[in-house]
Amino acid sequence: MEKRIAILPGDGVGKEVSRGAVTILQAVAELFGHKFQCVYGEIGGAAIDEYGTPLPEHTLDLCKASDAVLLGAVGGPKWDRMPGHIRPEKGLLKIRKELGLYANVRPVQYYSSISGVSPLRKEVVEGADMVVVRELTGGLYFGKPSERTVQKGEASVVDTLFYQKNEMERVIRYAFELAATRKGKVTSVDKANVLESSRMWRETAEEIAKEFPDVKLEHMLVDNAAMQLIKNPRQFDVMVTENMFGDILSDEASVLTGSLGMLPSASVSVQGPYLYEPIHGSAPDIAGMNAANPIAMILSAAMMLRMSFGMEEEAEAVENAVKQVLESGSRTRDIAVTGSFPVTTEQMAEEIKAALLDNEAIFNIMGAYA
Ligand SMILES: NC(=O)C1=CN([C@@H]2O[C@H](COP(=O)(O)OP(=O)(O)OC[C@H]3O[C@@H](n4cnc5c(N)ncnc54)[C@H](O)[C@@H]3O)[C@@H](O)[C@H]2O)C=CC1
Ligand SMILES: CC(C)CC(=O)C(=O)O
Ligand SMILES: [Mg+2]
Repeated sequence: MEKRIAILPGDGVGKEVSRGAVTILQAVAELFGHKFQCVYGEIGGAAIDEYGTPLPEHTLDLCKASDAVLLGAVGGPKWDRMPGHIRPEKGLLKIRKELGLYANVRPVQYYSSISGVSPLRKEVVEGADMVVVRELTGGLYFGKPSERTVQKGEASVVDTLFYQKNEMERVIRYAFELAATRKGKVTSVDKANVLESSRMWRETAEEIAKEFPDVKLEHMLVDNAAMQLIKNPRQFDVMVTENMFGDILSDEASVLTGSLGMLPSASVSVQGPYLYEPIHGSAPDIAGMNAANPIAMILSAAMMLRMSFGMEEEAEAVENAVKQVLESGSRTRDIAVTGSFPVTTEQMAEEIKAALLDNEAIFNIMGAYA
C-alpha cells in the first residue's frame, strides 16, 4: 500500500528526531511490504531563512496533497526577536489552523523500565496511563485582537481568548469517544471560577456527556489539575481542555514518564491529513549535539501508522521495539541514570530499528512453524 507522508523537520532537534522517525518508517516499509513516499517541506525558522515566511504556500500544498504529516519542531533563539507575525511558531499555528487540526491527542504512558528517571516516586507514577486531549485551533493562541497599543498614554497589550461553541463541542466529543474506548472517564479542565469562556466550556462538557451515558465526567479547575497530575496521576483517563491549558499541562504530564522526549502526539481533523509531532520543542540547548531523544517522534510515527493508515500491527511493532530497547537499558541523555553512558539520537533510532527487524524476523519464523 503506497502512502505519501509530508515530512517537515523544522528547526533544532526537530531535524535530528525526524531522521530517526524516517529510519523507523523505512524499516516498517521493508518489513511489511509497504511503500512510504516521504516528501520534505520547510516550516518554522528554516522556512523563514529560505523563503521569508514560516509557512510557505508550497509547504501547505505539499501537506494537503499527502496522506499524513510528520513534523519535528520549530523555533529557536535565532528567530526570537522577529516580529510576531513571522516567528517560527506562527508557522506551526497556521498549519494547525489551515489543516483544521482541532484536537491534539497526547498520550502519557508510564514505562516501568525508566520509572527511576521521573523525579516522582515510583509508587506515584506506576501504572499512570492517560491522554491529554487539547483543543488546538482556538483560544488565546488565535484570538484577535492580539496586539500592543497605547491606552491613556500607557503602553498596553491585549491577547484574546475566543471560542465558538461548536469548537468546544467537537473536541469534547472527541475526548468522550476516546474515553469510551479506554477507562471511561473524562476530566474536563477549566478555570470556570474566573473565566466566562470556561463556564461555557463546562456547560458544553455537561451537554456532550449526555450522549455518553457510560462515560463518567468530572470537572477540575486548572490550578488544581496541575497539582493533581503530580500528586495522583493514576486518577486520570482522558483529560480534555482548551489550547493553552492543554499545552502547559501536557508538558507537565511528561514528568510522569521522566522526559519531554518521550511524549508523542496526533492532531486530528474532520477531513484531510492528520499531523503527528512530538510534544516537545526544538530544544536549542541540545540542538546539533546528536543528544535528543527520538522516542517521542518515533512514537508519533507509530500513531500515524495506526490512526492515518489503519496499520495496527505495524504501530504495535514499533511501540514494542521502543519498549524492548528501553528494557535493554539503552538511554539517551535525558533518560539516562547517573553513571550510565548515554546513546546518541542516531544510535537510539538504530537500536529501535534493529529491535523491530529482530522481533519481526522471530515472529515470522514462529509463524512459519505455527
Ligand atoms: N511543537 C513545537 O514545535 C514547539 C516549539 N517550541 C519552541 O522550541 C523552542 C525551545 O522551547 P523550550 O521552552 O526550550 O522547550 P523545548 O520543548 O524545546 O525544551 C524544553 C527542555 O526539554 C528538553 N527536551 C526537549 N525535547 C527533548 C528531546 N527530544 N530529548 C531530550 N530533551 C528534550 C530540552 O533540552 C529542554 O531542556 C522555542 O523556540 C519554542 O517556541 C516549544 C514547544 C513546542
Ligand atoms: C510552539 C507553540 C505554538 C505550541 C506548543 O508549545 C505546543 O504545541 O506544544
Ligand atoms: Mg508546548
